[in-house]
Amino acid sequence: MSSCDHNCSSCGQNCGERDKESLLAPAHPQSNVKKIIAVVSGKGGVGKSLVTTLLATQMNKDGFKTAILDADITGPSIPTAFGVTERISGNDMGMLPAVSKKGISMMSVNLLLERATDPIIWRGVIIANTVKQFWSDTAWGDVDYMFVDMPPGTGDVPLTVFQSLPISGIIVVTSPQELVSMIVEKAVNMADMMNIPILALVENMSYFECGGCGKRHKIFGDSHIEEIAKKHGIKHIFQIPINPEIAKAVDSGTIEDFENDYFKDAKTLL
Ligand SMILES: Nc1ncnc2c1ncn2[C@@H]1O[C@H](COP(=O)(O)OP(=O)(O)OP(=O)(O)O)[C@@H](O)[C@H]1O
Repeated sequence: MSSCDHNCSSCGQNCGERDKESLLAPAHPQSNVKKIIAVVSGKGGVGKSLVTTLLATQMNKDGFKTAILDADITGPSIPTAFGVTERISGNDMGMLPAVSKKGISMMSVNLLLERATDPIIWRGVIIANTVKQFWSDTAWGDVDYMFVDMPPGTGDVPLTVFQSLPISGIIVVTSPQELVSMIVEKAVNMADMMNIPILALVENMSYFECGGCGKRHKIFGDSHIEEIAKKHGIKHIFQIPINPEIAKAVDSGTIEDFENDYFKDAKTLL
């Protein structure tokens, strides 16, 4: 182990040097992932998966090797958004991620199921172990940015995932309605407790822009994103409108082709 730098988070060797206290799962020996960014929300259905796909698509377009680990085991929607239906292949060395049309690597429980409609009725500990396996047993190769679509909420499963993966930053997704509640603050506080920096706050379904007159309508009320960001010292905010074209692109598996500039500045802050 002459070249050991004692950084167990990025090393796949299960040697005696491994930090016994660490809950981090080892990386696969054929993985070299530079940055892992977790996409979280205080509750389900606010557009966490959508934000994950749009961020990954933007970074891939900007020339970075990009991957998505779909840790939302009970509601996996990443492969559908990219139109990826191939089953994951594997051998004694582990699993190989599926790859989207434009080159984004991905791992999702839906790519292992016989039928994508099969429900996942698993207890939390099994779900958390599955995510660990997606990290440790997948030969991810060289990746600049891996986005993790986290399980929704702030319970046991997201906590275990946070402790198992060497996550370097968090993006919190919310909706205008949610911002008035304490739910988003729970996600922010959880990140603080984990000592992982919050890179940005994303307000999804921020407004609807009328195609006819161009006027912006705040369907879910006024935004409070700036106040919340200020309160928690979060420097970057993004806003995504309600756009029926988004839903159409997700449903038809063509999110990579969806033209938008919502995250055009992401590369400067991730
Ligand atoms: N800004 C938007 N405009 C139009 N449709 C949207 C928008 N954001 C999300 N949707 C649609 O809303 C649905 C829910 O979004 P998504 O799956 O990203 O939420 P989620 O927070 O990941 O949910 P869960 O936590 O349950 O997995 C999807 O069908 C998605 O296409």
